[in-house]
Amino acid sequence: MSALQCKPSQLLQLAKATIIQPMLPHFHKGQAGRILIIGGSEDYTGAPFFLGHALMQMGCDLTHVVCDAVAGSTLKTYSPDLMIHPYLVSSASERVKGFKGVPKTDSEADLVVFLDDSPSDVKAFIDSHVTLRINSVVSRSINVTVVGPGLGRDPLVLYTAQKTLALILLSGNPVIIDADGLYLVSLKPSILTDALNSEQSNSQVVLTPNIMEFQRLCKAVNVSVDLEKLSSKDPEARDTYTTELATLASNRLHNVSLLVKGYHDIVVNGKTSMVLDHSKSVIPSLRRCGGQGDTLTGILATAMAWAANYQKGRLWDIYEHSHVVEGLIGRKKLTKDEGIILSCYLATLILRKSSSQAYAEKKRSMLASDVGKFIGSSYEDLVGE
Ligand SMILES: NC(=O)C1=CN([C@@H]2O[C@H](COP(=O)(O)OP(=O)(O)OC[C@H]3O[C@@H](n4cnc5c(N)ncnc54)[C@H](O)[C@@H]3O)[C@@H](O)[C@H]2O)[C@@H](O)CC1
Ligand SMILES: Nc1ncnc2c1ncn2[C@@H]1O[C@H](COP(=O)(O)OP(=O)(O)OP(=O)(O)O)[C@@H](O)[C@H]1O
Repeated sequence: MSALQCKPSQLLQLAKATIIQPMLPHFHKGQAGRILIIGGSEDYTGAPFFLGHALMQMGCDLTHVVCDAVAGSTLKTYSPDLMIHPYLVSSASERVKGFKGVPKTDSEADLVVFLDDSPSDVKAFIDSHVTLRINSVVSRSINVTVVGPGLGRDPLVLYTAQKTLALILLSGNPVIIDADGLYLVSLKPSILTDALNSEQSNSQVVLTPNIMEFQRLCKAVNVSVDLEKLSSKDPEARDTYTTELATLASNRLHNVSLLVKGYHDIVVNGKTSMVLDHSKSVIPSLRRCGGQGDTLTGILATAMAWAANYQKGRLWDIYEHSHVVEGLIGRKKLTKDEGIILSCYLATLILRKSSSQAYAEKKRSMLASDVGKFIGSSYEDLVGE
């Protein structure tokens, strides 16, 4: 039996007995998560902040943010809890004035050409002044990387993200791709497929598209979308159709996992899928303010860091509750894919509960920053200490 066949109440029990990392007296800083965010630009500083704060509030120990120089100074004033590395250089920077061949328009075709075949002076500059600095952060025992929130769509930044993503995928560590990271993958899906086809890579990749990003992604991998069916008012019909599309898209992207956000979030992983309907346990929030997706990605990143530690089995006795696990799935240990699906289940449940609690207090004035404040209490209500 697979974790996918468990009832919702059993899934929480399964998560507690497996991927939820205990807090033990002998642990040292970093063991509950060392997460890297690549995102934050002149235009968007909220996204990496919501994400970074959410993952720390979920229990991660250390968060590094690699962002644009301008975003860096702003982010440092928001929060001393995040480690900010303002290494990304955009084409607006004085440092790259005079570089030829950097697209100056929003044309996606020009951007793809630039990503495929960047001029040699651009390549040399990024390699020696930017990628090298980012690699020094990547090499600090990072256990999950999130690429995209607030990254923006500047050609030099996307080129740098492309190079960094390829490196991280080869390292075998879990990666979440969100927001502008999804835009990058939609422009050039081979970024993912090339790296994941390589024998060196066994990275677990989760894409977290909102409905617009999902449509863009489907188009990029030649999955045709019937918009009427995708936005059907009948939840069951919509869930079935979204699952069908997401499965096709996942298959064309080397079976990466997709967490498609919407009225019900849907997780798909190769051939398996699950509709994450929390409506029976959580009163839904009716607020759709920006930043809730970033908050969800943060919670998910920490859950995935713990799931990766669970798979390695070195930090705590992962078989302590194996009788519970065996009773639920007939085996003592989850597979890697089950760990990812369970992480998505847990993250969406905690996000929905946090939004619900924030909404109960603030109603129409609820903001993403209010949601973040309820992550701790939601976690405690659902999981315990
Ligand atoms: N405070 C901040 O700094 C925030 C920054 N954000 C960043 O803003 C950038 C652009 O993100 P967008 O989501 O706007 O970009 P998209 O280009 O994906 O969205 C394009 C359009 O789709 C609309 N849209 C989004 N979700 C939709 C839905 N569920 N149904 C119907 N229409 C929908 C948006 O309102 C927008 O007009 C990203 O870097 C993102 O991370 C967002 O994360 C929100 C918060
Ligand atoms: N119609 C809906 N009903 C209930 N919850 C929803 C609905 N649409 C989205 N959500 C939830 O809100 C959260 C944010 O989803 P959204 O689609 O706004 O993501 P996003 O655009 O990536 O967010 P962000 O503004 O952070 O970039 C997710 O947890 C999602 O499940």
